[in-house]
Parts: sequence; structure tokens; C-alpha cells
Amino acid sequence: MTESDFIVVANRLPIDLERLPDGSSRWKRSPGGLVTALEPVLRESRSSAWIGWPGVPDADVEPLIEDDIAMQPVPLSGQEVTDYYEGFSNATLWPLYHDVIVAPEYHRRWWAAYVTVNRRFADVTAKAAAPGATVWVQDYQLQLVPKMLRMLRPDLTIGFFLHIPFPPVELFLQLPWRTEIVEGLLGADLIGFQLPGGAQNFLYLARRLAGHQTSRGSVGLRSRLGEVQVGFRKVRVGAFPISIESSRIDEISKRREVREQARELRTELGNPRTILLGVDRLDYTKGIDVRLAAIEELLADGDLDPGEIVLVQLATPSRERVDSYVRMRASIESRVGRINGEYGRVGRPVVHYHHRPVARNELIAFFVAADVMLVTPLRDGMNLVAKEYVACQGDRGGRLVLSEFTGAAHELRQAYLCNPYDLDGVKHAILSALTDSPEDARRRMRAMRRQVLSFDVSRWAASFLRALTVGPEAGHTLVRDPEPMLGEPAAELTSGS
Ligand SMILES: Nc1ncnc2c1ncn2[C@@H]1O[C@H](COP(=O)(O)OP(=O)(O)O)[C@@H](O)[C@H]1O
Ligand SMILES: O=P(O)(O)OC[C@H]1O[C@H](O[C@H]2O[C@H](CO)[C@@H](O)[C@H](O)[C@H]2O)[C@H](O)[C@@H](O)[C@@H]1O
Repeated sequence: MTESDFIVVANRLPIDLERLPDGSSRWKRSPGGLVTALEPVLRESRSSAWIGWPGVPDADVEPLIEDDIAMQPVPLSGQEVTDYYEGFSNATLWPLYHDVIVAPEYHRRWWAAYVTVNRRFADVTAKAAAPGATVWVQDYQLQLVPKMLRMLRPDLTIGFFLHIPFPPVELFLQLPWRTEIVEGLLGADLIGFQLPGGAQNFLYLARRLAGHQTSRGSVGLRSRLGEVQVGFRKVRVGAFPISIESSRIDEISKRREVREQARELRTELGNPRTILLGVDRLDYTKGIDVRLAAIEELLADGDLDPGEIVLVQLATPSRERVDSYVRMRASIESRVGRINGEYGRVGRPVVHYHHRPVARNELIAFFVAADVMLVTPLRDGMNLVAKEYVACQGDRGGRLVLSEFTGAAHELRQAYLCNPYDLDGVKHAILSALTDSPEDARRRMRAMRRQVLSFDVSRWAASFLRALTVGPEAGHTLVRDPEPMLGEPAAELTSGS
């Protein structure tokens, strides 16, 4: 494989290898918003490569070119999938960074696998990068890569972006390997978070856990970066909310065949007065159970008429061997069954639940058909689905019910916002969305569309990469924390003893 000037390093390649029952295999699109966001960025750049896992254990695949992107597979053994991916990444870090919605598990064996796999990603990247190349490392699965890579290749410019929330300090401190993670990230030249709060939590930890001098001023959106002094290097820290290919999605949503498909969907659903829609990876962070509980109560209260509404829930399979995901799936599917058993009629279920990914244009037809979009996560780094729905509304006044605990809620202020922990609040937001006047709904949607169409994914990537490749901002005052570092005795105690 030739050396590349611009490399994205992510846990997954944008395509997953799928093994078929006859022993053959084929590539399919990988799930999740990280791939949705980064694919167009790489398609537009030259001499670029994507380094990642092909999605199945023990895959022995050669580098390949797909959609003009050079793909460099990093293999994982079956045991590494269990310990690094399902274990440390998705049963330790994922719940810890998402407000401990389920309890994170801390196992030294999982941590050892995380270190080993991060080192493998760093080694592969060090070999693939041209002299002076720019490398952009993605997400919580690879937080040690920046430091490992810097030690191997000090000539590289290294960026890191965290797609999920960076947790409150008190929660992060549970992690037995908290200092290693902070030091691993500080190998980057620029560390990006979705929101300023995450950046500020990280600056605090760089001071208190790792003892570095940091800036103290508040971090802005795509501006006012924070700084950490690491030896002779200045590491910058900022907030860069991710987005979507808004104008492409807008354009697809206006195609005649997509509108036609949306009409057909409505007919197939029995021409209900209102279509409500949920689109998510099947993940406990997404609050699918919250929206089902709200709909069930609204039906029971008589506020919703089962003859007039239909809820379509599209759920992409995700992390299917992790215990918490297995339990959540069973509970969601049993609730869907209960609602349909109670309120559905023969041939007319109230909830249409599909446990599979749908093709891109079909998904856009669902967004066009939906009168109300339900996005109710308990915590979510951004939630691109909310932005995709807005991009598909054209001049329609589709209504977006949106959890306050998504990154998207910080930009889409005109949504019907709700606290997903407050069931009455969620019910109220759904009823407001259903009963608001068409003029008011259009006014809200127009404001959100302006936001989504102006701040698209290329602007996200450009703002991060510009900050990564230009020199540090001048004029920051860096301070070392006067308080003792965490885990060390306070100065007055040592001097007094
Ligand atoms: N059932 C589905 N079929 C096809 N695409 C889906 C489905 N569910 C989610 N997606 C896509 O996956 C991406 C999810 O991104 P996001 O909302 O940011 O959450 P996450 O990355 O946590 O899954 C979006 O681009 C969305 O359109
Ligand atoms: O690779 P998987 O384990 O199947 O998971 C899919 C992806 O899920 C997460 O997506 C996040 O990124 C989105 C884009 O920034 C953001 O909108 C969303 O809030 C996040 O949850 C995960 O962060 C990715 O690494 C996974 O590939």
C-alpha cells in the first residue's frame, strides 16, 4: 500500500465484511453516525486512507480501494473482539461516558486487550503515513493511539475527535486507568469534543490527574480553544459539533421517486392521520424504551387514538453479544408486543418495529413520510438522526421531539425539547408536537433547517482540520492547579508530618 498524506483511523472501516452461510463473504456498509459523517469527508480528499477493523473476527483481508478511499484493514482475533471491542470499549467506556446508564465493568484483562489493540492500530498507522502526514484518530475505542503514534512518528500532525460525550469528572475518576487515558489523548496536537462541556471536563483532568498547566478560559463552539502544556508541546482542546451532508440529503428528499416512496409507505401503513418515527441503533442510550412508555401511557390515557396514529421504529442491530444490549432488546420487543396486543387490530399494529438497517434512500423516504420524529436518548454525543430528519423536511413542518441530553439539542433549540427521565415531560412534548399549529411547526422547522443546512459535515471537518493544521492561538495564560494532584497527599499534610 502506498503512503498517504491524510489518514483517518477509526475502530471500524466504513464497510463491514459479512460472512455468508455458503462460506463466501461480501462487504456491506458499517452502522452508526461516525461512518455517516466521515465517509463524505474522505471521499472529497486526495491521497487519503482509512484504517480500521473490518467488523468480523480473524478476517484476513488485503488492503482495498472502495469509493476512491484506500482501506487498510486491522485484524482482531475472536478474543480481542470479546475483550477490546465488546468488553473495554462497549461494556466499560461506553456506559461510563454515557452517564453510567448501565453499570460499567472494570476488568484488567479487557484493559490489557485495549492496550494491545491500540498499539496495533498505532503500528499500522505509523507504517501507512507519509512523512509529515496528517492523521485523524476517531473515538473512544482508540484513546491511547495518539500518544503511541507520536512516540513512533514525531513528524506527524495528529488530531483526535471524541464522538461520544466526555463524562463529568466525578464519573471519569471511577476508571482505574484514568491517567493512562488522559495521557494517551494528550499525544494529539488537537483534541476535539462535540460540546464545550466535554472539552472543559478534559482540561480539568489534564490539570488535576496529569499535573499539566492548562488554560482556564471557557472553550467556545469551533472557537476559543483551550490549551494544555505537555513538556515543550502545546496541545489544543476544542468543541466541534459534528453534522451531516445536509444539502445532499435535502436534495435526495426532494426527488420524485423518494416522495412517491414516502406516499407508498403511508398507504402501506393504512393511511394513518399521524406517522411517528424512531430511527436508531438498538442501544440502551437511545431511549427507545422511553418513547414506547410515553406512547403506551398516552394510548392508555386516551390522549392518542390507536385508529389514528402509527409509530414506526427502525432499529439497526448493534453489539448483539453484549449482555446489556441483549437485555434491552428483550425488554423493548416485549413492550412492542404488549402495545400491539392491547391497542392494535388485525392487520393494523400501532407499532411497526423493524430490527434491521434500511437502505439510505428508503430511510430518507421514511423521514419524508413521518409527521413527528421521536429522538429521546438518555445521553447521546450528537445524534445525526435528528439532523437528518430536519434536512428532509423541505417546506414541510415536520415536528421533532428531541431529548435535551443529545448534542443535537444544543443546536436545534426549536425542537420540542424534553427531559427523557421525566415521562410526563416526554408525553407533554409529544402532545405539543401533535397539536401545535401548522404555522408554528413550520416556523420551528425553518429555523432548524437554517442551522442544519449551514453547519454541515464539510464545515465540521474543515473547522477541525483548520484548527489542527494552523499554529496555536496566541495569548493564553496557562496555569497549573494550586490544589494537589488527585491521588497525591495535600501539600500541607506532607509538610506538617
Ligand atoms: N435502521 C437504520 N437503517 C439505516 N440507517 C440507520 C438506521 N438506524 C440508524 N441509521 C443511521 O445511522 C446513523 C446513526 O447516527 P447517530 O444518530 O449519530 O447515532 P449512532 O452513531 O450512535 O448510531 C445515522 O446516519 C442514521 O441514519
Ligand atoms: O461501531 P459500532 O460499535 O457498531 O457503533 C456505531 C458507532 O456508534 C457511535 O456513534 C457516535 O458517533 C455519532 C457521530 O459523531 C454521534 O452522532 C453519536 O452520538 C455517537 O454515538 C460510536 O461513537 C462510533 O464509534 C461507532 O462506530
